[in-house]
Amino acid sequence: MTNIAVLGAGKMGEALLSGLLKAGRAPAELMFTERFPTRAEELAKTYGIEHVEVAAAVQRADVLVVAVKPQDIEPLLDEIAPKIPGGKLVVSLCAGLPTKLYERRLPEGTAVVRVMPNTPMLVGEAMSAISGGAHAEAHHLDLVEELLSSVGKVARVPEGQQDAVTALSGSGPAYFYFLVEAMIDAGILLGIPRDKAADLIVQSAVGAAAMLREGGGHPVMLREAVTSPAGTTISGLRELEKHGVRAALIDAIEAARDRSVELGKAHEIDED
Ligand SMILES: NC(=O)C1=CN([C@@H]2O[C@H](COP(=O)(O)OP(=O)(O)OC[C@H]3O[C@@H](n4cnc5c(N)ncnc54)[C@H](OP(=O)(O)O)[C@@H]3O)[C@@H](O)[C@H]2O)C=CC1
Ligand SMILES: O=C(O)[C@@H]1CCC=N1
Repeated sequence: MTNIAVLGAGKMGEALLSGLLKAGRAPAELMFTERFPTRAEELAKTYGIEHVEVAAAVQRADVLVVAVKPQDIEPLLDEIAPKIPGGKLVVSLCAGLPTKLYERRLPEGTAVVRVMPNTPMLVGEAMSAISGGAHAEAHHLDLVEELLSSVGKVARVPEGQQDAVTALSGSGPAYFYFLVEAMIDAGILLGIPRDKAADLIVQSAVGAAAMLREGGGHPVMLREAVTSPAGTTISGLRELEKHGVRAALIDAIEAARDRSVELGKAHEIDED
């Protein structure tokens, strides 16, 4: 039995707890900390999982999953650093925060694994990228991979790629939702009722995603198959290119990567 404590049960913390339960993990193996009593009560009631104080979490859990906002990390580290026994595995879901931040603040030799998941974890379709810190051994990475595999797909990446991964798959769902929202608006402009437009677009997104994943096709080939000579699609694609949508997406993802780097820098500590 591996006891897992989620520190900060907001959107991602809840998604992980819910996903692990759906994947068959016993509620007795899971616990969480949370600042607001009403939120804690609601989660404990919904999932049948124990809400614990931080001191109890660091003592009892084998794996501590840090799921607070990067901006909230300092007070959390101040709180856990004096209480955490050696030998725990710390798993950080926080955008931008490097494993060395935890290694500097927690007892010498603490194993840290940095993870960038995404919200489709809620439906068992997360994309999570994992990277081990200086003291993370193969068995730590294997354990984190096993946990996250129950709520989606897992990739191992060098930590130096985590800021880029954060921009691509961590933030990625938001960009797809933005696109879907804009396409539904187009349906409204063309006189299709909102519910109907949403059905048409969401199923098209699901179908396109299934073809990308299961059909094994390259996106360019799949797009070409939709684009008939003198047909409708090419007229639409010309507008997308005219408006620079490709460049806008590349810029958006680069800006998200830069913000992830910035979030990490905000916690840099002087080495001297
Ligand atoms: N949302 C996303 O799509 C993704 C988020 N992430 C990362 O996951 C982390 C969590 O993000 P998200 O779930 O969206 O954020 P949320 O704000 O929804 O969740 C963070 C939770 O932590 C609580 N919290 C803050 N400090 C403490 C503390 N000291 N002790 C206990 N609980 C605390 C917050 O409480 P309160 O509400 O009181 O502040 C809140 O409930 C972030 O670091 C983010 O970078 C990673 C991938 C995707
Ligand atoms: O916007 C954010 O900072 C978080 C990290 C990746 C997705 N959401």
